[in-house]
Amino acid sequence: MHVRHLSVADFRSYPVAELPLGPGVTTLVGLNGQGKTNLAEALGYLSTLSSHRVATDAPLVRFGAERAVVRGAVVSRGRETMVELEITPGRANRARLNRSPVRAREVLGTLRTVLFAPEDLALVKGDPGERRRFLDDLLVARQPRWAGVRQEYDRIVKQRSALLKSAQPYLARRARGRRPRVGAEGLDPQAEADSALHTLAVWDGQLAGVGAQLLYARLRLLRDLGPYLAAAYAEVSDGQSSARAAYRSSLRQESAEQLAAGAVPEVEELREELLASLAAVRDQEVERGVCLVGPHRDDVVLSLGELPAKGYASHGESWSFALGLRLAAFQLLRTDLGDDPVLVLDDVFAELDSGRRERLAAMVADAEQVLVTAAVPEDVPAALAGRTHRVTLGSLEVGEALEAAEDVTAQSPDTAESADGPQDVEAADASS
Ligand SMILES: Nc1ncnc2c1ncn2[C@@H]1O[C@H](COP(=O)(O)OP(=O)(O)OP(=O)(O)O)[C@@H](O)[C@H]1O
Repeated sequence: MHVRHLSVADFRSYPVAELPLGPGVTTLVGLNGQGKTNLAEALGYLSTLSSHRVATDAPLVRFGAERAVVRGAVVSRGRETMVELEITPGRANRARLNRSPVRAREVLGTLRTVLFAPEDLALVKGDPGERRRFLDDLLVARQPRWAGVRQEYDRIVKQRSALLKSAQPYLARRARGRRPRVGAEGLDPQAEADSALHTLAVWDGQLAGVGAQLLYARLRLLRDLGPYLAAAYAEVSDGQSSARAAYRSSLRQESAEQLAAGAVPEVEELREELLASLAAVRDQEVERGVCLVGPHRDDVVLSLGELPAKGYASHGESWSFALGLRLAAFQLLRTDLGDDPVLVLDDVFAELDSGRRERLAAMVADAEQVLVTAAVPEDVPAALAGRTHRVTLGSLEVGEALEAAEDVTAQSPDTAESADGPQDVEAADASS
């Protein structure tokens, strides 16, 4: 698939910007802080409904504006779909597909991207949450229905944690064999503790049910990803070491070898294990008032040769490992869907030595569409020569090689149509 045109309005530093795109490589060049990543981020947002840089929507909206609009014309298997998102901080996104309003989640799957950016170093060096998010985002890119399962699981964990916290004074004293204190509101402490335990059992069932599905999906995904990861890392690093990923859950640790052998347990088995683990940690959970077991506590253990990557790998190795994970995701989606996701390489070449740059360029040169951002054009390997657009202070100077793409834009009424979105191209100044 590829994006034929990207428009943004009041997104980050851009009052408006129109970016004609097409199959092949497009490079955005410009000095630091000019707005290159902002455009890469907009593309990623259209695909995942989230930013690779921030957890909330507020920074995405241009300072002083109320909402941002991002719109993309996506071509997949010869069919074009117009995807449009209106981002208003604190409110649910409004979405349109081919101009018809839809729920934002229905947009997922229309545009698939694999975005590699400096923030990805956290995949190797950061907290487990970074690696969980990597897996879950990839699950959703593979099959959008996992967005719903993930959301449901988060809701269950949140409610169960709130219950543990609120019932903690009653339950913890009872667990220690003492009589619960009379509540400040004069509530009967025994009745409160009984009721909390009853409700907790209901949440246990829900957590185990939905958690087992998520766990099963993650284990299968990691099993499928393993060979691509090993191959991608070997290629990027010129065979210096073998990269592997194993799943560490609060229930069990699946080694890369077990995963490769296809030993993913069935959902029902995982559900029963989760229920048993919840029962085993009940006293600890009650004591601490937090939810201690489930996929939200899990991690992916990355290793290079015999050593764990985290804490041992060099900066360059960590960087290459993160790149290997993204390239593996690209290959997995390509094979699964029979349609290339759009590959976004945001500011990545400056970090790689010349050998790794050239090998990366060779690996991605046949992708249907690649968007590259770079502060220094010379950092981009010659094998990725394509169209170049210059980005200056929140505005976009469309490169000369784009005449063909501009012709397509002129034929399409979609990109000119806008209620409150973008209208014009190049010369929008951030200060206007
Ligand atoms: N919500 C916002 N409103 C206005 N300006 C913003 C907003 N968010 C970010 N910016 C501005 O956007 C600019 C950063 O843009 P971006 O991250 O795309 O830069 P870049 O060209 O990729 O730079 P680098 O080469 O350093 O990575 C900064 O000047 C920042 O102040």
